[in-house]
Amino acid sequence: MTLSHTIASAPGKVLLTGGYLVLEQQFQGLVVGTSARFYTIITPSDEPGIQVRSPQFDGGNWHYTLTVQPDFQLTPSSGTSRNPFVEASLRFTLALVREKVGRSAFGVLSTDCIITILGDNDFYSQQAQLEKLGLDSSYGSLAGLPPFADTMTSLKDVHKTGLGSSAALTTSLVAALCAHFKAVDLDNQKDRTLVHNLAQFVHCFAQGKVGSGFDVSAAVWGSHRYRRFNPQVLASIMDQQVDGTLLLKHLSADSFGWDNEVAPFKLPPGFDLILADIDAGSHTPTLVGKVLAWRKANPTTANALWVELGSYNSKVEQVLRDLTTAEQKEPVLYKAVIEKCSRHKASEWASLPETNEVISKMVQLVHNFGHVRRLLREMSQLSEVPIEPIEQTQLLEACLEVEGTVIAGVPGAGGYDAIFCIVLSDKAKQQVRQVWQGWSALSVGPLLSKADSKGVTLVELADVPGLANSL
Ligand SMILES: Nc1ncnc2c1ncn2[C@@H]1O[C@H](COP(=O)(O)OP(=O)(O)O)[C@@H](O)[C@H]1O
Ligand SMILES: C[C@@](O)(CCOP(=O)(O)OP(=O)(O)O)CC(=O)O
Repeated sequence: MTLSHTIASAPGKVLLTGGYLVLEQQFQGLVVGTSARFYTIITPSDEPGIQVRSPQFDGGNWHYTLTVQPDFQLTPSSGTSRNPFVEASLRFTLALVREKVGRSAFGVLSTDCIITILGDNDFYSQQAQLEKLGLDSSYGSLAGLPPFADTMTSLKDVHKTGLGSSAALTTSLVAALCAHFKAVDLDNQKDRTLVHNLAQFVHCFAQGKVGSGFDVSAAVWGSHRYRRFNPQVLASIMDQQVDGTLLLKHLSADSFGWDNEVAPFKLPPGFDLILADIDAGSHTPTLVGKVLAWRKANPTTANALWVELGSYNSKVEQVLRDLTTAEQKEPVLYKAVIEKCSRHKASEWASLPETNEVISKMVQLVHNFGHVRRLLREMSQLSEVPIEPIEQTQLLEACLEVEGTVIAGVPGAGGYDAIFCIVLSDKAKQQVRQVWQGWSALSVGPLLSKADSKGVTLVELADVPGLANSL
């Protein structure tokens, strides 16, 4: 018998602009999908129950029993640890599938299966692997690691790199289950929206709160400009006992109340995103809690700051869109400008002898992003939260000293966690990575990820190197 696998894959994310602001519906965030992705593989099995494996982790095994009659119930086997994201994905997706496809859904296809979850190496620190192999933490060493490497630790203790593992995992698992039981066609816009709404619900339920949801949105739609949904849309169904009927009613594409916005977005041609993980570990929820508490206590100052930052975030987005349009209209000029700018520091572009519309857009981009960073530092100082702490400022400035670096910043909530740079040439990429490698004030580890605008998809086993070997 040939085993037919169903495999869904969803990307990680980098929030370029909109940290904190994106929590409110009034503001938007610019989020870019990463080439690092999660994969969920469903394989039918002769063994009873649903066995879930995460082979990259110690203790990455969970087992569930599903009963459909008389009541629909998912029961985790006793004696094993719990995984809230896996459990909520299974419970609510299977309930919704049964409602949507009809009661026969699990008659035709048995729910006895093995589910394998794999996350690209970039989602987790590879320090232990590299040390074991006697390698440094350079880009080259990382690139030489086998795909889906064993992290040699547990999910509880692993150091995450901030690409959004739980959102990519939840989205790939929800989509794989929906596709396996023929409840959705991911090429159909309404079905994709259902997968989005369901993944948002599952993710919020598992994390115990309704967040902004930009990470799940990126896992489903890939890169875009994000405006959040009204949190009320989920509040009324955040209940362990919610049944399939209610879930389908609230989560289908036509259901009332979903007012989130997704506007397609891509970095302009020739712009390459590179990322580094900083091994200092700030805790995002703590940063967010403190910033929001300060905002509440100082509404007038905070509102003015939020509005100004929102307006500069929009300016950054608009210039990036203008540059994409310029490339379509005048590809030769555009290419020449990118080439020219890649040979100079961004701070020198304003005084280049040539003047044309593309150069002036590049200069505006540098100016506007510089202002975004100034406002984030102001937010840092006022709220006494290290959003772009001085150590990060120094590192970002050093990256901007490299010829061909356009933008350097802290993604998402900021902190000591991570930085991103956008560069115009391979040479700039290598030089920025050299800056990182030689940076002694912080431990800066490169990631392999690039920007990739593709959202959740179904894939074949043979399409992804390393997937078949990990089963
Ligand atoms: N490879 C994986 N397999 C199973 N569960 C995972 C995996 N990666 C992440 N998770 C789930 O996501 C949780 C981490 O979520 P969270 O702390 O919100 O991190 P992040 O910011 O990366 O989303 C883990 O505790 C686990 O429940
Ligand atoms: C502050 C925020 O707006 C952005 C946080 O973005 P990060 O990308 O830093 O998030 P984590 O994946 O939780 O580390 C909070 C939010 O929108 O949820």
